[in-house]
Amino acid sequence: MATRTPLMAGNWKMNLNHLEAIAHVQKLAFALTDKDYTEVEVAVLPPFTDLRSVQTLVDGDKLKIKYGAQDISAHDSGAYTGEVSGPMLAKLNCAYAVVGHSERRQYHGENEEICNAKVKAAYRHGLTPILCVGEPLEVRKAGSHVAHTLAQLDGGLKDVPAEQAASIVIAYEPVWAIGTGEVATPEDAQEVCGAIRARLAELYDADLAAGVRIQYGGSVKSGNVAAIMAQPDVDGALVGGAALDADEFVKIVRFRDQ
Ligand SMILES: O=C[C@H](O)COP(=O)(O)O
Repeated sequence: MATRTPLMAGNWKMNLNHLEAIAHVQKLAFALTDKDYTEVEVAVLPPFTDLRSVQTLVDGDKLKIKYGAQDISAHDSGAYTGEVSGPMLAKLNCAYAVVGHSERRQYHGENEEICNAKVKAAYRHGLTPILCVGEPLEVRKAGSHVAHTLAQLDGGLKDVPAEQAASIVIAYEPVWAIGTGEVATPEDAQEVCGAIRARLAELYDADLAAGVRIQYGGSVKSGNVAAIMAQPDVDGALVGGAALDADEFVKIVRFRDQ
């Protein structure tokens, strides 16, 4: 069975300016030890305007914290006002690019085709996509949450070759649990994360599926992270609100101590 290093990623969303970002990453670096980094991969996903400051800090102090962007343009350059490209993110040594977060899907009309193009853009420039999938409340109530989520997975991975897909991170984020305080039960998370892994085995093969990290996201906190991480197909968390509090995020990283 493949060993999957858990990935705890803090998605700051539209919070923390570049000065606050520096203070926050310094706090994380001070609190996290080599042991934490060996057992868990830690990443922050700040707003674009913070990335240069985070890069300078991480490079200067040789921190093991990884960082990435919350979005990526499907295009590499050109007349796309407001967009930030893969080459720009790669130049900042970003490790990750979030693709298809439900807030992008909901507020910016990102559909499967766009998410698929963004996944490919990330791979073109050596970034690892964190592809977000998950159902809204009405879909959950109708009992179609697994089918809905797998359709998003299929769409995001369309024509992505196995050698690239092997490194992808999938974040299962039920929309009804994001920022609401309503966390999915560990069994809810496992049901869909297990189905995602099974679909990856169908789309590619069992070995590839066994190596892909699948995160859960949606109101993760230090008090609920251990139970969620105890599920066999959950390999980390994509943390929103609780990632803005450095002490709380460190506790989440140390989920084994909770
Ligand atoms: O990307 C993170 C998710 O949207 C979860 O956000 P949340 O932890 O504030 O519910």
